[in-house]
Amino acid sequence: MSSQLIDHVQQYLGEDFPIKLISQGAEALVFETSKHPFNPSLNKEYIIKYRPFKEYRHSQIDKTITKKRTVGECRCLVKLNTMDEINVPQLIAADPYNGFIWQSKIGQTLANGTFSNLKNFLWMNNNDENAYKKEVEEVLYSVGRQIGILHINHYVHGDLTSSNIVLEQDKSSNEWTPFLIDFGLSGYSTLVEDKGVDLYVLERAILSTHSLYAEKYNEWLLEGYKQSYSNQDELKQVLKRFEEVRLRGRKRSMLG
Ligand SMILES: Nc1ncnc2c1ncn2[C@@H]1O[C@H](COP(=O)(O)OP(=O)(O)OP(=O)(O)O)[C@@H](O)[C@H]1O
Repeated sequence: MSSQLIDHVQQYLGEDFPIKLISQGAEALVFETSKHPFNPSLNKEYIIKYRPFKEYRHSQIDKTITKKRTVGECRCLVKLNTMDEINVPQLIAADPYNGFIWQSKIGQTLANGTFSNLKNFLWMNNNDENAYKKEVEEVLYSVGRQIGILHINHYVHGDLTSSNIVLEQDKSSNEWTPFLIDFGLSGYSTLVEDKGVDLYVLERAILSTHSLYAEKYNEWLLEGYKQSYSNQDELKQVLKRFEEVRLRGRKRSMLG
């Protein structure tokens, strides 16, 4: 199935369009390419995200969902790119009717050879010697800040896992900057519930993949999140709801 989908993408783009599959997730196939869709003088590193037809969905419903998620992702990328201090990929082009979206490529290869998302970064430091070092604390703090700034602007991510946070290291200062990716389920929301759920999803993701140091990691994340808020009333409401979402989650897992 996957090779059929790759052939489909290759046909769509043209036989000599250079692409390399880098991920096949639940939703989409993601390719990297060094070719800009229209302007060869802008050739850099891009990713092409393709949401294929889902056999298990009614075809009309599938088209509607694919278009909605692709347009939604484009809208978020454009909007968030205009906001100070929010780091997201740049939208390059899109064909929502066919499920295609081009973005700038974010990230690099870590010292252990893996892709620089937060999950791999934490895995790389998953030992007593490294887990508590300043670099890890600073990364988690700045990730928390980044989520806080997103929420202050009333945007919620909708799928905030540690794979959807990508790190880039500045060559001279060695500082890591977090970028958020994968905005297919994101959108504008003023609801504390949506913000609390974002925080809960990330907390669970850290707990399930880095259980040994999760308590400290989540503490640093939350510290950065809190520091980003100047409106203390709003922060209190979000944190209260976060606690309620946690309790609901615990109850659910106790009942099975
Ligand atoms: N702009 C980007 N720059 C670099 N890598 C990216 C970018 N967008 C996506 N990727 C890579 O492709 C993977 C899958 O992308 P994305 O999460 O957007 O699709 P998805 O199908 O929703 O994935 P999943 O179902 O696994 O959540 C990411 O985890 C990341 O490794």
